[in-house]
Amino acid sequence: MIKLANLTKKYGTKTAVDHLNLVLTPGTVTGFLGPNGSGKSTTMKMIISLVRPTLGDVVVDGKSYSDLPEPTKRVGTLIDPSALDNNLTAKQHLSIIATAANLNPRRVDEMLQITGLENVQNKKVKSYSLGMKQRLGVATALLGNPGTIILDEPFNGMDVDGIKWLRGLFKQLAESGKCVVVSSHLMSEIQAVADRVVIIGQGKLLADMTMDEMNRRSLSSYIYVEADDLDKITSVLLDKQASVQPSKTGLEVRNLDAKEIGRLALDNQIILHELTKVNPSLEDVFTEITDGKADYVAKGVTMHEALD
Ligand SMILES: Nc1ncnc2c1ncn2[C@@H]1O[C@H](COP(=O)(O)OP(=O)(O)OP(=O)(O)O)[C@@H](O)[C@H]1O
Repeated sequence: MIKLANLTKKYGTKTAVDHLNLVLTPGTVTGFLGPNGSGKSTTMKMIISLVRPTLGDVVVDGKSYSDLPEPTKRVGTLIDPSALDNNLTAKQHLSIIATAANLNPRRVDEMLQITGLENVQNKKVKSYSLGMKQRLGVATALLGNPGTIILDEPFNGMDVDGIKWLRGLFKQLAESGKCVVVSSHLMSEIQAVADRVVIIGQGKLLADMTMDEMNRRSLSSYIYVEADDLDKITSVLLDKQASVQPSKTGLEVRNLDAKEIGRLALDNQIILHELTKVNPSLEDVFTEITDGKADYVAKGVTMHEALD
């Protein structure tokens, strides 16, 4: 089990991770989601003491990672596949780690088999595609048979078969009682595999819910209303026991259908500008939660303007 308490990292004036409190539990695949630059990698690096927190603590199985006697047997990580030594083969890479961590050498062959790298085990990493490097990263993470596996964007560069295989592997690992944490900036990569979704934006925790709760949110359709007098229509709708929430430049209305809302607007001489039924997808829910929380947003400049 991993506990993050008030975990904070500042780079100069930039706060990459901002007072994060989380408990990552065994037997669960946790999807760690957030837009680019939201602090996912920095958080993962702080868990394994690659980055020192400015404030707060990380506790791994009751200890700081750097105080664990055999860390590779506790936490396996895939953080940056480009950090692999290009001049080593997959077999050499895994064997070096197995020897250094005093692991049974049999694990090397088992991991090559599990990750589908058996046939290329004697080829140098420099000849590998990104997907093959990711597979070697996964093999490395699993080498010590750790209780916790942390993978930063493991789906990057994976083809469809690779993605399917990874999802199956994560499920199996969680079913065998392991704590699996997988980061991604795409909801679509996580939705088929995560039991729990943690969403961060600009280093702050924005949401922490089960995948079932996230799915329920996406199934909850509503009517989006824009009108000339939002205050007036809000009070009319509330009188009819509707649930009303401000959204963008209008309102999200639940418990009343579009026909009833239209009729109420007419009766109260309110002009409607929009009346739309919305069935949000999981991606929509993710976008709504992270709206305005991305560090890197295209400013609406067209490619044509940029090239002028
Ligand atoms: N070594 C560093 N020095 C200065 N700033 C950094 C450093 N590492 C990360 N940052 C900044 O901290 C913020 C969080 O970065 P981080 O890589 O943790 O985000 P991320 O969610 O993993 O992003 P991505 O999905 O793009 O990989 C970003 O604004 C990034 O520019």
